[in-house]
Amino acid sequence: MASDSPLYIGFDLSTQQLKGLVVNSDLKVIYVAKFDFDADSHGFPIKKGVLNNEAEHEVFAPVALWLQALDGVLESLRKQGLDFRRVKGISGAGQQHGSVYWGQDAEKLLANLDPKKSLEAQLEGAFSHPYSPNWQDSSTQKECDEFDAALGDPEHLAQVTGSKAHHRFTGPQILRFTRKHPEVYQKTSRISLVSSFLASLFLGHVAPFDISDVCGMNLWNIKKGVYDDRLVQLCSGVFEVEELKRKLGEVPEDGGLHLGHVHAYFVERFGFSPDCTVIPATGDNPATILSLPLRPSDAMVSLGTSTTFLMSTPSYAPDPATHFFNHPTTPGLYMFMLCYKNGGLAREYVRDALNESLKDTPAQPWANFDQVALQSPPLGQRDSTGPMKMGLFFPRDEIVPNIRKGQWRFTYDPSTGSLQETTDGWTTQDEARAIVESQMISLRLRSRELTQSPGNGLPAQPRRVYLVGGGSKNKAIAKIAGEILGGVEGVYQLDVSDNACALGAAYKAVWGIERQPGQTFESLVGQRWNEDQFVERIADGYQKGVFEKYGQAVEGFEKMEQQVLKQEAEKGNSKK
Ligand SMILES: Nc1ncnc2c1ncn2[C@@H]1O[C@H](COP(=O)(O)OP(=O)(O)O)[C@@H](O)[C@H]1O
Ligand SMILES: O=C(CO)[C@@H](O)[C@H](O)COP(=O)(O)O
Repeated sequence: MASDSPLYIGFDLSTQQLKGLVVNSDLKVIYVAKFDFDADSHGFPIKKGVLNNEAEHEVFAPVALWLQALDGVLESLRKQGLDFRRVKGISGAGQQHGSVYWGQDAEKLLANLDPKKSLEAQLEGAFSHPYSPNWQDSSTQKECDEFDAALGDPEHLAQVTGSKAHHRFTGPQILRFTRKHPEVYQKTSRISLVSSFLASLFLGHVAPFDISDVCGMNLWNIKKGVYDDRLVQLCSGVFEVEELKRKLGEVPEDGGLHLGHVHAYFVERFGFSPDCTVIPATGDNPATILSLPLRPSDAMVSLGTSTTFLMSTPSYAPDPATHFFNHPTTPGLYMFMLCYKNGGLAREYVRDALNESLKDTPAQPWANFDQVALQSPPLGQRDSTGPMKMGLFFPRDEIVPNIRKGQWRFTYDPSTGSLQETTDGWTTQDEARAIVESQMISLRLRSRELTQSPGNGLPAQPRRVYLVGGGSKNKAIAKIAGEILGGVEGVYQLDVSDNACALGAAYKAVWGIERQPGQTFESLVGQRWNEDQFVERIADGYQKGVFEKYGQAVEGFEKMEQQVLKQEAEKGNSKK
């Protein structure tokens, strides 16, 4: 490619880091830069990217941290030699649901950015509130009850907005904000999602919400394509509805819309071309499904801080147990999602306990975990008729199912259906395989209605399972995922799988700028996709016998969850 050919940047503002990834028009990755919040930031007492107020179940992140991170990532790209003049388009992905509260001076400060100063040095005064509620927050039970009741019940709320009320969803979070910080709410000029906050920085004015990410608020009527008045009324609390509508702003339908050119700040400070265009940034999960030409029969599992299970589908079949969002680029398609709080960090707890019990922390901290997980038989069964070990491992309150934090261990006998809560026979070593199995069985249980038989008498399962996110480089997890989820063509990893989300955002920018009139994202990416270079088959998917054994385990797992939920409700510990 010519040395002046166009380049595109995708940013990923996730829980634990900001990444910037540069691709060319052929979708090839040219540069990657990363700013790890815990390791690379200074001045913020954060842990794993966030702060906690345990007493109120609040989890939140300092917005100024993200400004510092953006300064850092752009500097890193400059040091790597990126010629910013070649960058024709920018898009991004933000951790979903988080909200940023802009103050009265926001537009003025954004418009007058001084290229001699860092973003952090000049934008701290732009916010009415210094923190953004994080998706791990669970402080909004009262507000969730009100949202679910507003349209009758959780089923109706899910039908209209794609999801029942969830603690982390932005509508319940804003309602709680109006109650906890009424004066600050009044002084708030605009509210952004993390995705639109990112786009706002590049534009130099507050950007609109993205058509997919807006579905993570419990405010947007997906079928009608408008805010639901009853929900916006509820969300505005004691304040004027129109005032909240002004703070939220309009939502353009086109995910490839040209929002405007980058602000002069970026031209002068980094050498961007003045015609570099900002394309709407979306949520990190919607961006992840844009990292490859995903077919409706494929499944993606994102093993990040959260575990998410993603599918692209033409059918809108909302249910209180799952999520539907507008597809980020393609009208008529939807994104199906399951989201677990206890993903990467929960696996890390088991990994650390195992290393401790073995009195061995290897240079590759996952080495023991992987070895033990692979040596352990499926479901800890000593022989094919022995009891199956299964458990729930939730160091944080969980979303799926909605339950307080805790650990529960069981044995299940599939021949009699008998289930026993017991730690007898369980060792720390059993937990490495058991936690991966627990996470994967839960995904299989909840996605089975969406999968179909691939033919030849095979059971319903995905065509391919794509693993992405930080945990996807773990081959032991990939092997167990294939045994449980199936995947008639196998389990695949993207070449840059722990950057899938930034990659999807970069592809969104390519599509936004280079698409022909009416050309869909799938058509553009499909034409330029290089299967041999971009994906690798890393594990077998469907394996006759073991898939069916895990099918029996799914039945036991469902029973186990119901029993734990019932016990917790009886103890008065139920979160809902
Ligand atoms: N080799 C590995 N095996 C298993 N998990 C890993 C491995 N490397 C990283 N991880 C997990 O990846 C997680 C971070 O994933 P990432 O997608 O980068 O995060 P984010 O949620 O911030 O987007 C960490 O919590 C870590 O547990
Ligand atoms: O809450 C959700 C999705 O509903 C999370 O998936 C967040 O979007 C953050 O994800 P990661 O930081 O794990 O990428």
